[in-house]
Amino acid sequence: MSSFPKSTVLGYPRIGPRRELKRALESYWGGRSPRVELDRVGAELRALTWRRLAELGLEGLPSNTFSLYDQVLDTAVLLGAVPARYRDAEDPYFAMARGTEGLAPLRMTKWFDTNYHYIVPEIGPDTVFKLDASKPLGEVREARGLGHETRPVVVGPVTFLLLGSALDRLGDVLGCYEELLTALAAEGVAWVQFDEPALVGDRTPEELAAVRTAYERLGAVSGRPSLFVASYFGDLGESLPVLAGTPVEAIGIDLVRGSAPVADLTGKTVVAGVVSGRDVWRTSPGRALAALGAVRASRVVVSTSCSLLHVPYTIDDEPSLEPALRGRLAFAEEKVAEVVALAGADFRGSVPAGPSVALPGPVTFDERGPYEVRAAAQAAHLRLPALPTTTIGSFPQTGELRAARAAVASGALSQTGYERRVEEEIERVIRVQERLGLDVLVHGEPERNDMVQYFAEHLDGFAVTRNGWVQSYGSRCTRPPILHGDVSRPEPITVRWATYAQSLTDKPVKGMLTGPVTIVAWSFVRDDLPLRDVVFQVAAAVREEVRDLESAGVSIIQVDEPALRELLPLRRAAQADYLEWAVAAYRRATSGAADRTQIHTHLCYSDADQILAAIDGLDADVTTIESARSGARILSEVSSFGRGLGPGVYDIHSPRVPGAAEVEGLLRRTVGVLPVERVWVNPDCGLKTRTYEEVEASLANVVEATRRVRAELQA
Ligand SMILES: Nc1nc2c(c(=O)[nH]1)N[C@@H](CNc1ccc(C(=O)N[C@@H](CCC(=O)N[C@@H](CCC(=O)N[C@@H](CCC(=O)O)C(=O)O)C(=O)O)C(=O)O)cc1)CN2
Ligand code: MET
Ligand SMILES: [Zn+2]
Repeated sequence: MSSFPKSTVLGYPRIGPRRELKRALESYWGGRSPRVELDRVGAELRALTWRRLAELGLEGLPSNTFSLYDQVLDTAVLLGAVPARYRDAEDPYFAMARGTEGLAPLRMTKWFDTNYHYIVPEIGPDTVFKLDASKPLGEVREARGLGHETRPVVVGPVTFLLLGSALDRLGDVLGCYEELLTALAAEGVAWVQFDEPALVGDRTPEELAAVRTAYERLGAVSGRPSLFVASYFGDLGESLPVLAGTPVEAIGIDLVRGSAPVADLTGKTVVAGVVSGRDVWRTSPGRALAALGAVRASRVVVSTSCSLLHVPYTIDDEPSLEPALRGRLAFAEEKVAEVVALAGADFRGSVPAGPSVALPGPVTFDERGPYEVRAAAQAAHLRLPALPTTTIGSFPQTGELRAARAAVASGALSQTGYERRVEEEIERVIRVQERLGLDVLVHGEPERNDMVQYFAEHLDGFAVTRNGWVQSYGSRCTRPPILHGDVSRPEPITVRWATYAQSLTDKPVKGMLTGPVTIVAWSFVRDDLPLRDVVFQVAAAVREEVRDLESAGVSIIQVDEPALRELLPLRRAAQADYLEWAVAAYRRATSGAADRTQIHTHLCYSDADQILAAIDGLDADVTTIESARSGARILSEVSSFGRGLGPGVYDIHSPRVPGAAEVEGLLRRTVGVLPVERVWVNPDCGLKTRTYEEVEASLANVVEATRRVRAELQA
C-alpha cells in the first residue's frame, strides 16, 4: 500500500478562471457550438488545473472533481440512477439538470450550508443501479496521459443515498461501489476519495450502522485502492469512532469548522483540513500548525477543510483590490500554496491555540404595533383588491444591461449614460406591469448585477472582485463580496430608483432590499467577530435604508431573506441559537418602519419546513415563498402564520410558460387552505433569469387566473 501524499486539496474550482466552462455550456445549450467544443473546453480546464496544482508543489492531485454541471448528478450517472423518463432524451445528463421541452428537470437544492446547488438524486424502489465508471476512469487516464497520477473523488454511498432519501438502498448501491473499486484498482489507482459530508450532521443509530456496513464492505474488496473518506463542513462527532472502526485507511477532518478529535487515530492517516475552503482569508500558520500538531494519528496529511470549489481561482486576477486587503487574502491558488508550505513545516509538538470567546449579540426590540393594527393601517392606506397580484422583484436581466455595466467598467459608457439606461429599463418594467394589470409593482432591479453584490458595492466595509467567480449552480456564478471591516451605509442606496419608479405610476411600487442574513451568507465574511455581530452591523445599514425609503414615500418595502435556511447550522444543537439571532437581526432591519408601511419578505427554497417558526418570527406583513414545486404541503404548514402569504403560483426556474388554467388550479387550492383575505398572488421567485417574452406570457396568465378566482369570490 502506498502512503498518502503529504499535501492535497479535496477539490478545485472548475468553471474556469474566466468562466470558460460557463460560456462553453451556454453556447452548447443554445445550439451555437457542437458537443466536441464543450468537451474540448472541459479537457483544457482539467489539464490547466492539474498543471497548476503540480506547479504549485501539491503532491496529492485529485481527479473527477471536474463536472459539466454537478458532482452529485455525476454520481447518479456513475451509479446508473437515471430515471426512465430521461433515458430517451437527446442528452439525458443535461435533461436531468435543466429539463427539456415537456420534461421537468430534477429538483435542485443547496449543498449543505453553502450557496452551491446540487441536483437531488431521484431514487425509487425500482431504481436499478448499474455502474458506469467511464467518467472517473477517463479522468484518471487523461491525467496520466499528461504525466499526473491522481486520486479520483466520488460522492460516498452514505451521503449519496441520504441526499436521495434512499438509505434503504444501501445494499444495492454498494455493489456498484465495489465494482468501481475493482475497476480503479485495475487501472492502477492507489487512492480513492469518497466524500461523506453528510457525516458531519446529526446521524441516527441506523445511519451510523449504514456507515459501518458501507466501509466494512468496501474495505473487504480484494486488491482495492486505499480508501480515503473525506468529511467536511463540521465535526464528525459520533461518526468518527464508527469510521475509525472500519478498514478505511484515511479519514478527512475539517479542522477549520471542527476541532481536532480527542480520539487516538493510530493506524489511520488523517487528512487534516487546516486551510479553509469556505473563506478567502490567509491561513494563520500558528493556528494551522497547532491544529496539525494536535492530531494523533499514524500519518497527518495537510489539506483544505473542503473542496476549493467555493472560492475563486486567484487574487492575481484582482489587480484593483486595495493592497492592505490583498495581503490578507488567499483564493484557491494561494490556498494551495499554503497547504504546500504547511506540509513542509514541522508541526509535531505545536501547542493548541486557546478557544475564542463569543460575545453576546444585541437584543431585539420592536417598535412596530401588533399585526392587526398594522394590517388595518395598511389596508386604509394601500386600498388593494382581494388577492393582490405582484412579483418578487427582478425582471429580466438583459444582455444589453450587462453589457452596459461592462461598458461603464471599461470606460466606454459614462455613469450618467448608464443611469439613463437603467431609468429606461425601469420605465419599460413599469409599463409592462401596468399593461398586464398587476396590483403591486416593482422597479425590476435593472441596476443590480446581483442582489448581494450590489448592496456590498454601496456599503462601507465590503470589497468586491472583478473575476472572483464562484459556481452557484450549473453555469450560474456569483462574485461573493468580501466583508472585511465594520459595515456602514454612507448614503441611501435604492431610494433614487424606487422613487423614480414610483413617479411613473399611480400603482404602489415595492421598495426592494436584501436582508442582513442573506447579504452575509452570500459574502466572504471576516472571521474576527462572531457571525451574528457582523449580521447585526448589516442589519443596522438595512434599517437605515428602510427608514429612508419610507421617508421618500415608499409604502411597501420588501426585505428578502432567501438564505435564512442556508445558514442553519448542520447540527441541531446549534440551530435554535442561530435562528434566534437571525430573526432578531431581520426585525432590527425592518422594525423601524411605521405601522402603515407594509413589510414584505421573500424566501425561495422548498425545504423551508425546518424553519417555519423562524419565518413566522420575522413578523413580516406579507411573506412570499416558493411553493409551485413543493405543493400543498407548505400551504397547510404556513396557514397558521396569521399574516399575508404569497405562495408562488409558478416555478420561474424553467422557461415553460404556465397556462392560466394551471395557475387558477393552484390558486384555488391556495384559497382552499388559507383565508382568502390573506392570500397574495405571485411567482415563486424573481424573474431575472427569464426572458421578457416568457415573463409577459406567464404574468398575463397569472393575472387572468386571479381575475377568474376573484370573480367567483364576488359572486
Ligand atoms: N449571490 C447570489 N446567490 C444566489 C442567488 C442570487 O441571486 N445571488 N440566487 C439563488 C440562485 N443562484 C444564482 C446565482 C447566480 C445567478 C446568475 O444569474 N448569475 C449571473 C451573473 C450575475 C452577475 O454578476 N452579473 C454581472 C456580470 C455579468 C457578466 O457576465 N458580464 C460580462 C460582460 C457583459 C456582457 O457583455 O454580457 C462579463 O463579465 O464577461 C452584471 O450583470 O453586471 C451568471 O452566472 O451569469 C442566478 C442565480 C441562490 N443564490
Ligand atoms: N428580489 C429578488 C429577485 O427578485 C429576490 C430573489 S431571491 C433569490 O431577484
Ligand atoms: Zn427568490
